[in-house]
Amino acid sequence: MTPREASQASLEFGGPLGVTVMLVLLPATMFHLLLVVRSGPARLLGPPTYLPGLEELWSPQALLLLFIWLGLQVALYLLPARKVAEGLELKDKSRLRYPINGNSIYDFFLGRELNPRLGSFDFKYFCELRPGLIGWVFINLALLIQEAELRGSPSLAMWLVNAFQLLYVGDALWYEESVLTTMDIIHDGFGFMLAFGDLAWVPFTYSLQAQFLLYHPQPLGLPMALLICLIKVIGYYIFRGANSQKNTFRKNPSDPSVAGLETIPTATGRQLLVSGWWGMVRHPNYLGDLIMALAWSLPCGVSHLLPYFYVLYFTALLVHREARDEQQCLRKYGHAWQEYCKRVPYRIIPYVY
Ligand SMILES: NC(=O)C1=CN([C@@H]2O[C@H](COP(=O)(O)OP(=O)(O)OC[C@H]3O[C@@H](n4cnc5c(N)ncnc54)[C@H](OP(=O)(O)O)[C@@H]3O)[C@@H](O)[C@H]2O)C=CC1
Ligand SMILES: CC(C)CCC[C@@H](C)[C@H]1CC=C2C3=C(CC[C@@]21C)[C@@]1(C)CC[C@H](O)C(C)(C)[C@@H]1CC3
Repeated sequence: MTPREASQASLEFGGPLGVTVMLVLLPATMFHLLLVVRSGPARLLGPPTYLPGLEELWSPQALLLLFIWLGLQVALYLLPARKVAEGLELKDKSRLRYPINGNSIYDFFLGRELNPRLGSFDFKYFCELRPGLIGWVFINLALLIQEAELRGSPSLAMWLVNAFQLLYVGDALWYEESVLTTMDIIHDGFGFMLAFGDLAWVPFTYSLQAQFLLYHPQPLGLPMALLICLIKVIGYYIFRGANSQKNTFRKNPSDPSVAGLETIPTATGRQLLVSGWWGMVRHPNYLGDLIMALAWSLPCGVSHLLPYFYVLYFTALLVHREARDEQQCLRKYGHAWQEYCKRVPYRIIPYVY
C-alpha cells in the first residue's frame, strides 16, 4: 500500500466526498425539520409549506442572546471551584502523516486538532456538555411554558418529554467525567461535525418532540404514559448500568462492583469485559440509549413520522459509530478483540444485530 493509499484507506465518513455531502445536508436537514415541525401537515418527508425570507433569518436580538448564553457558559466553565480530572493517555507511538493532497474539506469536517485549547480552556470538552446540551433543556422548558400559555396548562405528553430529556442531560452533567472516555474526546477532532453537532444540531433537533407537541397537541392517557415511563426506565437502567460498569472497570478493575466479572486479557495490558452488561452485546450502552430515544418519541403519538426523526437518525448514527469503534478496537486489541467478538457475537441488539 502506498502512503497515499494508506492515508485514503483510513478516512472516515466517506472521505472528502462524504463529508462534502454532510456539510450541505446537515444544516439543510436541521432547517427543514424546524420549518416542517410548525407547519400543519408536519410531514418529515414532504417539502416545507413555507420558506422564510432572508430578513426573517436575521435577528440582532437572537445573536445577542446567543452571545450572552455562550458568555454565561464560558464564565461557568471557568469558575475556579471545580475538580480537575485527567483524560486518558494517548500514546500510540505512531508517526504523524501529513497528506499533501488537498484534503482540507475532510479536515474541516472532522477537525485537525484533537484537543484545541486556549490556556486551560478546552473548546471541545466545553462544547460537548454545556451550551448545546443545557440549551436543549431550556428550549424544551420554553416550549412547555409556551404550551401552558396557549392551552392553560402543559400537556402530559409535554411533561414526559421534558422530564425524560432533563434526566438525560442531568445524567450527562452528573457523570461529566465519563465524557472523557467517549470517542468524541479521544478520537474525533474538533471540526464542523462536533462544533455544529454540539452547538446547533443538539439543541434544535433534539428538542423536536417538544416543538412538535406545541404545534400538534397529542392526547395521552395515563396507562400509555405509564407504559412509556416503563420503557424510559428500562432504557436508562441499561444505559447507566453499562456506562458506569465500563467506566468503573477502566478506572479501577479491582473495584468490588466489577472485580468478579469475567475478562479477556489484551496485549496492551488492558482487559476487556466479557460478562455483565458487556457480555450481553458489544455496545449495551447504545441499546439503552436507543430504548430511551423511543420513549422520548412515543408521547407524540403515531400519527406523524416527524417526532420519530430522532430515533431514525440516532439508529443510523449509532450503527455507524459502532462500526467505527469496532475498527479502532480491532486496531488496538487485535486478536483479543476477535476473541471478544466470538464470545459476544451481537453488536447492539441481542439475537438481532
Ligand atoms: N445522544 C447522542 O446523540 C449520543 C449519545 N452517545 C452515547 O455516548 C456514550 C458513549 O459512547 P461512545 O463514545 O461511542 O463509546 P463507548 O462508551 O461505548 O466506548 C467504546 C470504548 O469502550 C471500550 N470497550 C469496548 N468494549 C469493551 C469491553 N468489553 N470491556 C471494556 N471496555 C470496552 C473501548 O475503549 P477502551 O478499551 O480504549 O477503553 C471502546 O473503544 C454511549 O452511551 C452512547 O450511547 C453517543 C453518541 C451520540
Ligand atoms: C451532526 C452530526 C450528524 C452528528 C453530530 C453528533 C453529535 C451531535 C453527537 C456525537 C456524540 C455526542 C454525544 C452526546 C451528545 C451528542 C453528540 C455530541 C452526549 C454528550 C449526550 C449526553 C450523554 O450522556 C453523553 C454520553 C455524555 C453523550 C456523549 C456523546
